[in-house]
Amino acid sequence: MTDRPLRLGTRRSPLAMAQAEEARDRLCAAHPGLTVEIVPVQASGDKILDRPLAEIGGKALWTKELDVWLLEGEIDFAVHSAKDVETLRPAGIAIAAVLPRADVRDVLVGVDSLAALPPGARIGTSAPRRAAQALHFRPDCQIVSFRGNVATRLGKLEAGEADVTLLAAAGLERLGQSDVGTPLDPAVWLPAPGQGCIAIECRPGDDRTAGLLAAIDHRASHAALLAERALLAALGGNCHSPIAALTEHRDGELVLHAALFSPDGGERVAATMHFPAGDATGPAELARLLLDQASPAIRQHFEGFAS
Ligand SMILES: NCc1[nH]cc(CCC(=O)O)c1CC(=O)O
Repeated sequence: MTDRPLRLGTRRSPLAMAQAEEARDRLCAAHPGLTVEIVPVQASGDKILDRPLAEIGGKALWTKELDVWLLEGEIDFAVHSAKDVETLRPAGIAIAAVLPRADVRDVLVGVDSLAALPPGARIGTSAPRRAAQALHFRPDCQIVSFRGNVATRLGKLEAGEADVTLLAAAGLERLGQSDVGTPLDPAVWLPAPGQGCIAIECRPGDDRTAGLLAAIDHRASHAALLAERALLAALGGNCHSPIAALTEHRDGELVLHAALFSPDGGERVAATMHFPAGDATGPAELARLLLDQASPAIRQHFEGFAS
């Protein structure tokens, strides 16, 4: 191994930096003597905060600067929240490792349960999945757009811009704020595909980096993430598509739960499928099962419904 430090690219937000540090620490523990340099970038998704992400270009805005740096060799690998990484990646970039998945749940901040909200309450979120899922349970409530990083959103809640907000337990935990909010049971409220996973991407031809990253790959988390991403790919969903999904590990198999919603939450279809890890046909069959049951109000948000 040469002594050249590895360059790790990351967004600059406090959560992204915490995730980058976790990746660096794991990598350095696995390879004593290795030096990893953290290279932060201000992502477009962090600059434009007055409009919903889905309107301004979607998840690509979280990765596009780092994608260019990675493709040009400016960095050796990039660390991302897996749920922010688009399903289709540029040629020349691939997920090389996934860190052990953190708490997958969403937490409710501001009230202990959706049922406890007063009629007409304001729910602060800009995620189509969280909005649709909340309206499914509480059609009387209103959605208030709530962009920005975790601290910004908690600040908006504090300032009274909404009565309640929804955040990922994983993000709060990584920011040292796991005491905030009430976790929602995934049996009732599913998280986003990939939530809680940290995905590490490199250039597939870069054997040195890929080899070093292989040592910190968490196989079960990686298999779950691939299953959830295969489901998204088969659905042809985008960031406007209210979709929730979660993989469980049971008896050596993967159990993939998924739900699709109409944007107003009025309609919901859900299904579960069991299959062996690494089997891409399981998620594709689940996608078909969901779309077969879906009404036009749901189906128009997915492109994967070919027949
Ligand atoms: N959408 C932003 C984002 N991307 C990843 C996380 C949390 C960490 C994770 O899900 O792994 C968050 C914050 C949130 O949804 O509360």
